[in-house]
Amino acid sequence: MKVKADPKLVQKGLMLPLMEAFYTIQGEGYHKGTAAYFIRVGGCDVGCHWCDVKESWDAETHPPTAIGEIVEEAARHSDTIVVTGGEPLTWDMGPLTEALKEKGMKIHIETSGAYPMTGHWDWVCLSPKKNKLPVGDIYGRADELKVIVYNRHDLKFAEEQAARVRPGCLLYLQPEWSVREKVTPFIVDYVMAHPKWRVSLQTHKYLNIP
Ligand SMILES: C[S@@+](CC[C@H](N)C(=O)[O-])C[C@H]1O[C@@H](n2cnc3c(N)ncnc32)[C@H](O)[C@@H]1O
Ligand SMILES: Nc1nc2[nH]cc(C(=O)O)c2c(=O)[nH]1
Ligand code: SF4
Ligand SMILES: [Mg+2]
Repeated sequence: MKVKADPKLVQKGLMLPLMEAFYTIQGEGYHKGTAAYFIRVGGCDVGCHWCDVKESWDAETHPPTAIGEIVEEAARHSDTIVVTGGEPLTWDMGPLTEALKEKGMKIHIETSGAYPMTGHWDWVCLSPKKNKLPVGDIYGRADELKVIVYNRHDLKFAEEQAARVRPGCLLYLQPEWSVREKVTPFIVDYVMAHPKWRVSLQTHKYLNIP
């Protein structure tokens, strides 16, 4: 049954501005290479100049969608779900993640941490951004820290962010796609010199998949 769009339902996280949802291979970080269903929620005001999904930013351009509909479709594809965006923590992730949990799914999030953490997560990928730093206790809840490297200064930022996560949180440096040829060599050198870090590549882009 289609549920009528209502701003109050969006506020409560019962409907979400859904940009797209697709079954693919997780391209990045610890789970790269494994199949997962991605739910991309619209809305982000962090403003990374190199963001590869700027079309996600304006929530108004993405239809408010009932979480029941989102979950029903997800369940047809995979038992591993990646919630991304836009910035998913713009919205209350409680209802969506509860509904996914009821179906017994493993739920991962890709987030900048710029807004307080809501929802129940089996895996938290924190990708902090200088222009809107993570808030609250998300550093203590991240399973992986994934810092995007656009220039050398980002390595310093990466170390500052690594000092804030819990021991055991995996540490990744990921080349910003448009400058990958320039930055990958110095990321490689950096990881060899500082082996607590790992390299993460956007492998889906090399595989030509979503
Ligand atoms: C599009 S964001 C959406 C989730 C959330 N807003 C965030 O930034 O974590 C998903 C992931 O892609 C990364 N990303 C975005 N644009 C990128 C680019 N041009 N090159 C490399 N990684 C990028 C983000 O840092 C984040 O880890
Ligand atoms: N295949 C694939 N893996 C991804 N990992 C994180 C992504 C994201 O945009 O959040 C992403 C994405 O857009 N596609
Ligand atoms: S926080 Fe994420 S979605 Fe928002 S602009 Fe940055 S990379 Fe893009
Ligand atoms: Mg992506």
